[in-house]
Amino acid sequence: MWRVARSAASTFRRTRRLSTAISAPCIVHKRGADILHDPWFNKVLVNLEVPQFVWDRGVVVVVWKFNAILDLPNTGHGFPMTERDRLGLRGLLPPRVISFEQQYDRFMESFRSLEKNTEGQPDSVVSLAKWRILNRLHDRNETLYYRVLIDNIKDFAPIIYTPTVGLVCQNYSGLFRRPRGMYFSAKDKGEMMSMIFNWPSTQVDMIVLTDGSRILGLGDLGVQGIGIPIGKLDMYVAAAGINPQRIYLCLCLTGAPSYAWRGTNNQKLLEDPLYLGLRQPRLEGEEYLSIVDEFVEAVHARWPKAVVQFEDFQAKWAFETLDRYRKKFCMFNDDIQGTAGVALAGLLGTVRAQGRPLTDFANQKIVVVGAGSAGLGVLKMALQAVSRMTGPSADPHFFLLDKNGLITKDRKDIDPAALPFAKAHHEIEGLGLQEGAGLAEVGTNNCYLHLSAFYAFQDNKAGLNVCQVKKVKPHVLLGLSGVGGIFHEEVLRAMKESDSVRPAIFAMSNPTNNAECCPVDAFKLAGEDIVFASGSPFANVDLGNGKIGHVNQANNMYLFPGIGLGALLSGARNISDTMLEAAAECLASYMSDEKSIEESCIHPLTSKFLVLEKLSILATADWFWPYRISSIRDITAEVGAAVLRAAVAEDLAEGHGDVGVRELQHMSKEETIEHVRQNMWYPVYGPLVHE
Ligand SMILES: NC(=O)C1=CN([C@@H]2O[C@H](COP(=O)(O)OP(=O)(O)OC[C@H]3O[C@@H](n4cnc5c(N)ncnc54)[C@H](O)[C@@H]3O)[C@@H](O)[C@H]2O)C=CC1
Ligand SMILES: CC(=O)C(=O)O
Ligand SMILES: [Mg+2]
Repeated sequence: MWRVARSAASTFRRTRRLSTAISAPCIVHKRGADILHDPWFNKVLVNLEVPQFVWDRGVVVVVWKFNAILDLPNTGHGFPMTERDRLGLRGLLPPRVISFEQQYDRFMESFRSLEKNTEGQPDSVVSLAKWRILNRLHDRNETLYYRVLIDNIKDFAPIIYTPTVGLVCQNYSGLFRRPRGMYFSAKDKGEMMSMIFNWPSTQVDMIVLTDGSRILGLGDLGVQGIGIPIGKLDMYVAAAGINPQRIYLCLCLTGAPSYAWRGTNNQKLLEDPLYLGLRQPRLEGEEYLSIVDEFVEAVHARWPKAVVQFEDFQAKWAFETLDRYRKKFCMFNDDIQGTAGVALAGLLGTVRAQGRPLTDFANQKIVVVGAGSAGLGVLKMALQAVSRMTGPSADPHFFLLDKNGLITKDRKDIDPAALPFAKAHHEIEGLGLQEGAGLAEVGTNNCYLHLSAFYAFQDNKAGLNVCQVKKVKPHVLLGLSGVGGIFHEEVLRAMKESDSVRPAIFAMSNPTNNAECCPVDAFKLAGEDIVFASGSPFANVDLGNGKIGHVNQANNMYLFPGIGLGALLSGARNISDTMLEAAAECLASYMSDEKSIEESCIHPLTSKFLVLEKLSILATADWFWPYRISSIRDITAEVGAAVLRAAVAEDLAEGHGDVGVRELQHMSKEETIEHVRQNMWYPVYGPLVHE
């Protein structure tokens, strides 16, 4: 409908009340009641309902009651009378017209009432209730849904994205009301090329694909993993302004959740009578790949210019599929590549926060706990950064652990992706370390429906061998293990002995219960001067004496929307390392206008990464990482422009829509950022015209 692009998030907010005055018409091919039932075109605010809860042995039972308690009118109808005549709607709605702004305010009022009514309920119950009310709006009126999401992204991101989305996935079969996305299973082999045409949109720009095999840190959730692409695509709309009519999400499911992988908890899922997936083992080997091949080819046959984001695949398939498709199609793996850029930006920010020159990054001792898709992706990009600073003979001080402890060259059957980070004997003997140091007798790390698992590992004796932290004295301890509480008391206390006066602790695993530690403990046990970041949002910590322990969010949501949007608008044939580096570098040097950082910058930009010298001004405890979710559209515009320009420079761009590659080549940096902004979709009601 309202395909109007605006210049910046701040402008979006300022002009909210004026927006209907400048909206463009939208062609519809429906009339009458069909329009009311289509969330893309509907302008009715549906019944606002208040949930009542029962928390029954770990399962939330939500009973919905009509809104009489809220004392709000039941519905609001945004169709003006002329439009009702034009579209055969007259008489199908009560006579009063309620404006978009009034509907917006009503929804927000009902949301705030929900918050008030649920005070004192368990967090998970309240979060699910919030998700439910948003989801109901999403099901019925996408324009209003995306508008409230964009305008309230700080409050709503934790609901539609991590951590609540994890809880939603765990309970998805029970929460399922209406289909969203497409599902491909082993049963669809040979049919995908025709199935893809069942999708209603003729144009698709962005696709998020998962096989459900590693959902956040929750393990294999099978078909219930669909909640993740839904959340990621909502972030694409909110952060990158991808038009929701041109997104497509799917779950290429190749069998039931595997219960051989990560413990046995998912036996529960398989025995759940509501489970909506296939009850047959996951496919393996060539059989698995042939299904994904067929899907990827079908998608590109119908939408050759769509960008495909692979999400939450278990590590072996994450790496394999990335290698297999990245040169052939415009695709990337968010967990490997998106996470890396965000972590690198945080690591570089930490160097500044430690009051050291940026080139000191090469000397940082970084312990990474978790050698899966995310951990290895981070180290690969960190190695590239060190090599750019010190040359090809770079010898970074990285220590990598997986569930079997420290990875060394003595490791049998070492994962080839981990080999470049495996320590040689001579590198660690002086520290008294050896292969498998820190080997932990870890139990399952799958917290399926187990909401109190946060400190499970405190009781689990080891997890991470504290000796390593004591011996290495790292500057940075970074967790991407998926294991909640693995940075337990002793580990955090040992970080006090770090060689840095301001050590960094990044507990990046999601969702909240799977974070390696929580910020309260980190500040309490490792010291008030630490730099802290987590993958899921946590509140800042009141340290007393007027001091605040600042919690940064290190989540790939700051990067993937810009990677996807930049790749799309450039019309890139594929997504190269250079484009990804440009994204990471842009994020690392992103400055917030609010802080007037740009004006304070005095250093010449002598090398690509030295642009980050600007960050020296940020070297304070609470401002080393200048990202705020409320500026996510601004960040995405800059990241998107950096990716686009890198694609053009590398001759990978083919242009998008009516903007050809020549035009892209002639855009300055500022013009490119403006071009990206202008292409961000923004939700307002526009006139519907029947064709
Ligand atoms: N903050 C962010 O933006 C992102 C966070 N993540 C989170 O990172 C976590 C891991 O994701 P992936 O790497 O894709 O998973 P993965 O399953 O590929 O890797 C997990 C790694 O952790 C290791 N591990 C398990 N238990 C351990 C223990 N007790 N001690 C040391 N290592 C242990 C495993 O051996 C494996 O190497 C998940 O919780 C995910 O939500 C992933 C991507 C982005
Ligand atoms: C953030 C994300 O992509 C993950 O936790 O898997
Ligand atoms: Mg992910």
